[in-house]
Amino acid sequence: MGFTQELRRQADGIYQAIFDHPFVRGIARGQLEKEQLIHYVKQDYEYLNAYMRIYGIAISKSRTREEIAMFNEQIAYILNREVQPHQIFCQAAGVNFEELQGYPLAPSAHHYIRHMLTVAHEGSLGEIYAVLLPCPWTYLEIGQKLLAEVQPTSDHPFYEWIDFYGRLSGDVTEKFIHALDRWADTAREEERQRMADHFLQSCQLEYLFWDMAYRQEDWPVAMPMISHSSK
Ligand SMILES: Cc1ncc(CN)c(N)n1
Repeated sequence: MGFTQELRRQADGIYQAIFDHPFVRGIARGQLEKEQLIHYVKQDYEYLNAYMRIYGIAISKSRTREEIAMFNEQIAYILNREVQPHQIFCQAAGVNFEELQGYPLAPSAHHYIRHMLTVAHEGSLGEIYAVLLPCPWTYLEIGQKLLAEVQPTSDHPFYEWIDFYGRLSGDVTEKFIHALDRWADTAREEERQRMADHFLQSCQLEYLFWDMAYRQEDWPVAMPMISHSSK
C-alpha cells in the first residue's frame, strides 16, 4: 500500500465523522441556518488566505520549476475559482461576500492555521504536502459522496457547491497525493512519521472547522476587533 493510501486508511474514522457531521448533513439536505453559513464563510475566507501564504512558503522550499508552477497555479485557483463556493453560501444566506471579509479567527480556525504555518516554517516540502493534503482530499470525498447520495439538481440550494468540490477538486488532490508519495519514497522513517502526524492532525482540524461553523464557535470572552496583522 502506498504512503498516502495508508494515511487515508488510518484517517478513515475521521473522514467518516466528517461525512456524518451535521454541517455536512445540512449541505446534503439543503438546510443550514443563515448564521452557520455566514460563520463558515467568514472563517474560510481567512483560512484560504492563510493557505495561499503557505503555498508561498512552499514555493520558497521548492526545488524545481514544475513545483513552483504547480503552487503558483493553485494560488490562482483559490483566487479565481474557489470564491465560487463562498458565493454560493452567501447567496443562500442572503448576504454579500464582501461583507464577510476581514473578521478575527475563531479558536478552531486559529488552531488549524497555526498548525499549517508551523509545519510550513519548520518542516520540509514533504511535510508541507502532508499538512495541506486533507484540505482538498476531504472536500473532494465530501463532494463525491454528496453527488452520489443526493444526486442534486439545479434547484438544490447547494447544487453548485457539491458539484464544485465533487468534480473540480480532484486535480489538486491527485497532484498532492502524487507529490507526497514520491517524497515518502526517499524520506527517512522519522520524516515519514512526522508527515503522518501532520496529515492526521489536519484531518482532525478539518472536522473541528465544520464543527466551529455549525456551533458558531467564538472565544469564551468577546474579542475586541483585532487588526489583520495580529491574526
Ligand atoms: C477548512 C477548509 N478545508 C478545505 C477547503 C477546500 N479547499 C476549504 N475551503 N476550507
